[in-house]
Amino acid sequence: MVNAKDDRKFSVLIAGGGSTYTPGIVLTLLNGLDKFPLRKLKFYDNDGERQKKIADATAILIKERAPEIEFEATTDPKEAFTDVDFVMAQIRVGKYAMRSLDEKIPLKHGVVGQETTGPGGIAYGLRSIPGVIELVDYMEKYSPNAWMLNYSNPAAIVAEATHRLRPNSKIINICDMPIDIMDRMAAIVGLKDRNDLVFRYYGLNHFGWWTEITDKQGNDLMPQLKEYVSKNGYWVGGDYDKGTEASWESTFKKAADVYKLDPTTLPNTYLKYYMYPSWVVKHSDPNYTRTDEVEAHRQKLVFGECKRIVDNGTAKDTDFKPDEHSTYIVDLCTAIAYNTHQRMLAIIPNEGAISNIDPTATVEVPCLFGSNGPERLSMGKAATYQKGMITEQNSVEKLAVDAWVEHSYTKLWQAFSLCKIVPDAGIAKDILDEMIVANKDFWPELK
Ligand SMILES: NC(=O)c1ccc[n+]([C@@H]2O[C@H](COP(=O)([O-])OP(=O)(O)OC[C@H]3O[C@@H](n4cnc5c(N)ncnc54)[C@H](O)[C@@H]3O)[C@@H](O)[C@H]2O)c1
Ligand SMILES: O=P(O)(O)OC[C@H]1O[C@H](O[C@H]2[C@H](O)[C@@H](O)[C@@H](O)O[C@@H]2CO)[C@H](O)[C@@H](O)[C@@H]1O
Ligand SMILES: [Mn+2]
Repeated sequence: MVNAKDDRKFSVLIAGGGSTYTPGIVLTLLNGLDKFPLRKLKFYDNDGERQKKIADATAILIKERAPEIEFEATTDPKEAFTDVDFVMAQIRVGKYAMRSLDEKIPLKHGVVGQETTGPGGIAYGLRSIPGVIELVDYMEKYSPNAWMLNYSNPAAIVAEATHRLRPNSKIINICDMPIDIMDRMAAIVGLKDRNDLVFRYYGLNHFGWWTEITDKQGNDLMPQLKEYVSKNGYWVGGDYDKGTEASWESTFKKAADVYKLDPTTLPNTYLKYYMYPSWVVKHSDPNYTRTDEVEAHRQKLVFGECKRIVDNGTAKDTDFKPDEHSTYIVDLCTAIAYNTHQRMLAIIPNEGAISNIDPTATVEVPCLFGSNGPERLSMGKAATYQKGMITEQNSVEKLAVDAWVEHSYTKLWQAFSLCKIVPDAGIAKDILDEMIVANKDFWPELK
């Protein structure tokens, strides 16, 4: 509960209001007004038509559940970013059309095609950098005291770029993959959820490892988790997974094979793309990738439910519900707003958190969150295996940002070629040359 003497109510802007995650965030906000009271909720998007479909349903939801909250959707940056306390950013520059090419172009060359990893993730990163920097600049122009919680991917490259290009900005880059996995870990050991776990974790975004996991009483849960994960990965099954899509089932199960590479830790699911790229390519369809699945599933469900709410004029029977994505971002706002020093993962400059990794690397580690933002916790030294992996991949992410800043073809070719997912500099160049054409409306002209 909010401290009785604190009568503040907050103004929140969702940048990327047309996102498929927006309804989940709205539900979490409306369900959590006792912990995080709102006076205003705004949406901002550069596609007003897409945003309107979600905004019209949200207007009904708010009228029925919290009519005291002022709600507005706009494509005008000044209107959107003025009088805001928190910006929740979740844009997809180039939208699903470009994600589809990020996935399909590499696969044509026998290389992993994926949203945030490999050549697809680097291509997405070069589109996202200007999009997120623009949001930061709007926020600082119109609401200089606001905090930005950024989900926009690829979070690793976006975080590297925002820390480098806007080093003093109040932006926190986050990811919901580790918390989704920790909810699974809690289910595996019979606890309620991730909040019942105490953990140590380090790495890069979509590229990390758990080294310690206990319950609140300090009992070591790693042996039980390792035993389970070695056989089942993070797949829980039963009611827990009744709505989980097939490709996510495959990803959660593949964690068993990733774990075997280092049985002293538990891996992030995304490491499968780096350690088993041939297996991933073999199990991919270059003509029907994850984007096609998302458009046929999540996007269809979300926009279909929004249309149903608007057609019926009520949301009283909606099946929209909060999810990992939304609970995390609202927990973060609450920690900052009320200086709770809650312990949460964030993607931040290393500065010694991992003592034997480049201090300027952008890492993902546990932090204490209060009104001054994240305070990084020391995770000690990376082991040799992790140090090698992290150093290489962080160099890829730095080269991607260098390429955008310097408009450098060579730096981008180096980023593609250095990436563990790409087997050969010649193949890297073939993929890069195709991606330059595909991204002509988004990337700077490379020289
Ligand atoms: N950090 C994480 O762990 C995590 C988890 C899930 C999703 N995401 C990211 O959240 C974002 C949204 O995902 P989604 O599947 O809902 O995407 P989506 O395509 O459904 O929605 C993205 C919205 O952003 C808008 N947009 C694009 N460029 C913009 C710009 N320059 N300015 C303003 N608005 C812009 C689009 O019009 C669209 O409405 C993606 O970047 C996705 O990768 C991150
Ligand atoms: O392929 P998508 O668009 O379904 O998912 C890509 C995203 O996957 C992760 O986010 C998961 C999240 O971990 C899980 O809890 C739940 O909310 O589903 C999300 C998306 O389906 C990853 O962390 C993101 O960075 C990816 O964009
Ligand atoms: Mn993520």
